[in-house]
Amino acid sequence: MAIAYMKNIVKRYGTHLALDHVDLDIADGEILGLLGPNGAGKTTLIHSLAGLVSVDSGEIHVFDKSQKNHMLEIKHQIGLVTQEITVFGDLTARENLQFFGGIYGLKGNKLKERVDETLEFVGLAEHSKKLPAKFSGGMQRRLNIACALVHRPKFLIMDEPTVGIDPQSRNHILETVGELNRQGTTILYTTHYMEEVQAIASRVVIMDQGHVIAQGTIDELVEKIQHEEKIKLEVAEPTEELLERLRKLDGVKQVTQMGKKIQIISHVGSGNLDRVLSIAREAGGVLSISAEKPTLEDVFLTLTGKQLRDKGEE
Ligand SMILES: Nc1ncnc2c1ncn2[C@@H]1O[C@H](COP(=O)(O)OP(=O)(O)OP(=O)(O)O)[C@@H](O)[C@H]1O
Repeated sequence: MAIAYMKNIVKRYGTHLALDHVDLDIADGEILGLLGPNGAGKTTLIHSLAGLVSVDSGEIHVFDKSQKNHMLEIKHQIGLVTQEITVFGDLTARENLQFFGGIYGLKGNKLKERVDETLEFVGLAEHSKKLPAKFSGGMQRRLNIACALVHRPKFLIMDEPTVGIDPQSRNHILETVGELNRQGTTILYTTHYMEEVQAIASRVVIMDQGHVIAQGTIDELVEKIQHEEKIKLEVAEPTEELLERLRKLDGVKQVTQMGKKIQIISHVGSGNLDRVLSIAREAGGVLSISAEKPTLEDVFLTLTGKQLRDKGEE
């Protein structure tokens, strides 16, 4: 059953089409990973779903209700972790949670209970009296997540919650997301980090230029590009003659070289591994050879023509 869906959503900023007839289903109980290069439209999609951005046309349903007619009711059961950290620097961690809990109508003992539980859950109980300005980046992120959780939403939307934090805090956040999901929370998780999607998402949606261009489990997505085989070869002397012989093999689509490493992409079933090996042996000095299955990174690159992470980006 879908906990939320978008149908034929169009969103323009002036003449720029940020969401171009997007259809999306989010199943109850899943962790859906949302991937896309910069500017693909992920944040616009997330903000539309959370009711922060009004769309030009199309339908959005959340918890079986039309967003148009039940906006407030829906917002009460959604948690949104924004890309920017949105906590008050001059309130303590506890006061921040009290404030956000209050917005959702929690008060008295119930509010106190939820604040205590949530601080414990994100590992900030010992720091509840401190100001976020004194926190590390990772702790600020955890507080940001706590603010979105204090009202116990059924559906949590997270917009790149691990950008710019240390690996330990990142692991903590991923564990928190997993635990929330085991407790029954549906999660829409946007990230630039392929390995995070691989670690936690039950399904993946890839966006580019305002379109959903592929969706499915990681295995299903990888299957889409199984028409390619990748062979990695390392030789002592990668001569132009060797590269030319590899390029001329039947079924070879691409040969690339970086230093001693050569990558050969062939059509699936071309059986080129043996041929590559014998050509490389004739040339002498084979250091290593391996055939690899495509990864989610390869799927992304094949479908969007872009690397997920720009060079130099963290
Ligand atoms: N308020 C706005 N006004 C004008 N253009 C906007 C606005 N918000 C987003 N855009 C444009 O819409 C497109 C989609 O932006 P969006 O932020 O949704 O992409 P994104 O996939 O979240 O990118 P990133 O990974 O960089 O956050 C981009 O070209 C962006 O410049």
